[in-house]
Amino acid sequence: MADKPTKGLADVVAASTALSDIDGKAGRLFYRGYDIHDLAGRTTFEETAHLLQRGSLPSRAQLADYGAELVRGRALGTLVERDIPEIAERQTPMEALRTLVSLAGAEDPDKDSNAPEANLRKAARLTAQQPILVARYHAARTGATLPETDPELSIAGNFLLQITGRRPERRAAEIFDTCLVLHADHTMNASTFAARVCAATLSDMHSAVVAAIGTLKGPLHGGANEQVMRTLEALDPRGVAQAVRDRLAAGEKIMGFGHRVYKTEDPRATHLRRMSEELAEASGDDTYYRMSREMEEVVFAEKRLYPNVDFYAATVYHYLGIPTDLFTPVFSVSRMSGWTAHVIEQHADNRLIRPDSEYIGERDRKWVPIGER
Ligand SMILES: CC(=O)SCCNC(=O)CCNC(=O)[C@H](O)C(C)(C)COP(=O)(O)OP(=O)(O)OC[C@H]1O[C@@H](n2cnc3c(N)ncnc32)[C@H](O)[C@@H]1OP(=O)(O)O
Ligand SMILES: O=C([O-])CC(=O)C(=O)O
Repeated sequence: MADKPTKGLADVVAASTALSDIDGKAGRLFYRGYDIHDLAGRTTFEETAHLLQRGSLPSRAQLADYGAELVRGRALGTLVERDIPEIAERQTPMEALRTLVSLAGAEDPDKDSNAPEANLRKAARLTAQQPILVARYHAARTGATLPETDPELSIAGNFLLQITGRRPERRAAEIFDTCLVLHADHTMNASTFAARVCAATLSDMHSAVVAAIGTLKGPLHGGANEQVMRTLEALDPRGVAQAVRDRLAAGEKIMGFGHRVYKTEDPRATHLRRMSEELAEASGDDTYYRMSREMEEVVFAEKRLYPNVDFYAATVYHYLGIPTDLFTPVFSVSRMSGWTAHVIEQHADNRLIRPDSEYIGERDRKWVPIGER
């Protein structure tokens, strides 16, 4: 008989990885050995994606080559181009991304190969295409003319340009770039685990990241950032503390709080809180930031829970002018770099992921013919 399962696989070590590491007690996060506090604000998202997918922080020459590959990789295939308008009409943003990335897989030039060089190329293309897919989806549903990408701007800057229709201020692009760095990878989170389970059957990278997108979408994972903003919008700024206490007393979860691994402050939340404050001040209306601080105090006082990465990401994206229903797609823009790196790592040293289960159903039942049931 199988052992008792650990509900939710808490504390179960399900894979070996050289990509990221968390110290949940100390509230520390590392990408390939670099402390997130050293990377945030100093390393671009493109450098971070190179670090995760190709193993090192790039030299200037390596970054120029990788950057050129990302620019070439933005081009979408004809199937995707053709179907964006209809998908934008019928599907919510995360559903649309799940569909569009799946379609992109059907016309990827390396679609039939899991070879290491093919996976590296696919990882760059998927990372380059994800922000374009979000922007194209948004333009299709709003009827806006999509601004051309600007060769002077980074992935972060071009994303803000294409979503808001305005060339971003330098500081706004820097802040958004830092957000992308902070969300890039996070050990065996649910969506990454889903990607690795899929990849471990020796399925292809696009299938694995489609599984990951579907998993990120849920409100207990990446979907929480959108729910945080919806909560802030629904609350009366003068009644935040009481409303949060009432929700907790009613047994509701407050989105953006709590974490499976961190038992102290999520180190990414430290940066996001600071950036939210900066943008709130610059916007001239810090209501949502002040409400967030109040929520944080009440949730801590009542439950001893800390904000996770999704909590202050919500107000940062809001102040940057990103529509609320694109917050989780933004998470996927960043996490694509990590998912693809995990697929590369899984394929490089693979074994089928197939855990056991504890049977809790009935036994020794007697079969009866259909007419006698
Ligand atoms: C990028 C990310 O995925 S970060 C996480 C994003 N998700 C959210 O913000 C959703 C809200 N948070 C949660 O649902 C959880 O804290 C999770 C899913 C993140 C972690 O879940 P788990 O490790 O399984 O913890 P679990 O849900 O069992 O919570 C443990 C206890 O804390 C309580 N709790 C946990 N999070 C919250 C919360 N946000 N609000 C209120 N209570 C909470 C639970 O009700 C539970 O209480 P109980 O023991 O009295 O039943
Ligand atoms: O690690 C987790 O469980 C969730 C998380 O914070 C992430 O994916 O960034």
